[in-house]
Amino acid sequence: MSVQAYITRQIPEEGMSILKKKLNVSSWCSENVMPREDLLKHVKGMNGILCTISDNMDKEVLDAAGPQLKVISTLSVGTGHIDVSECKKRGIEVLNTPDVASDSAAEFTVTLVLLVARRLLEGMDAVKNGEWGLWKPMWICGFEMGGRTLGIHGLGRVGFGIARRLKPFNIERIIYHDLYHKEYASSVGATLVDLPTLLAESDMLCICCAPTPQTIKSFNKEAFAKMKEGSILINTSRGVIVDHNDLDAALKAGRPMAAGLDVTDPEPLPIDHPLMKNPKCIITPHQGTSTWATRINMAKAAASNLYISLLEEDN
Ligand SMILES: O=C(O)[C@H](O)CO
Repeated sequence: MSVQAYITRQIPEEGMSILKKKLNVSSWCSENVMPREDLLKHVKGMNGILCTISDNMDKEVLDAAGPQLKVISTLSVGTGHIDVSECKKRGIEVLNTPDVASDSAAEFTVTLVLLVARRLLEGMDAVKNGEWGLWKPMWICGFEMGGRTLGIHGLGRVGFGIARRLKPFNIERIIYHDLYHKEYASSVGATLVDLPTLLAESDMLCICCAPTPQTIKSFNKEAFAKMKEGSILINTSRGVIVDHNDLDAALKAGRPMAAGLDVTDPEPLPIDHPLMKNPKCIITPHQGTSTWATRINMAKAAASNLYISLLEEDN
């Protein structure tokens, strides 16, 4: 039997070549998201689909594909774009790429922490806008990591990677809040705390937990009011965890002092959203895992997941 797979995006060749070995593969030949009507048309009759986080793999797509669909492999850690419970009901396997992106995501989060703490964007803007005069002792002063408390919301692979990387910056204390992962805490000397303590005691608070009913919009007006004075908030997980209107108001009120977001809700954040103009907020376009090495490894992992799963099915 010829096993059919559809790839919804142009991905690195290292991934494609795995798929081309034994599968009958077709793909959307662009890096841009597929128009919905094309997605619905092209998945018809496929045994496997390789998708990305910007393809909404809902019931309509599963129906359009048909009952022979056995696997959805996503080139991502997150699976929020896939109707996983519907897939389960239909016996469709959902596979992601959890291990290969953690280092680049952690490294990027550390970059944002330093960038926000040292007010880099304000400095760069001042240079470009001609506001750079002769040196002034108290101009654009930020804060150093030494002696500070790092708070991690979600000490999984990415949270652990952040803690491990920032620890040598003479961090005084690492605290974390996580209902599931406890396995990494001892190797970075992190102390488990409840959410109110995490909010009240973190100087740099990094959100790297998964979006769940408990965490979605949990960073809201009430949470911001509990944050430590002078603290910064970084979100590289998923935008839905933070209420962006509340964050804009909280930044204007001074608590947190500044924020760095690599993820927003929605993505992209509308250009006229007040956070876009808030000088206390740095927003990057979901580029936490965007390195060549990680992208190639993600493509290889997603392709192998699809390939192995479909060939097992076929034998
Ligand atoms: O889920 C993921 O893998 C990231 O958000 C995109 O790389």
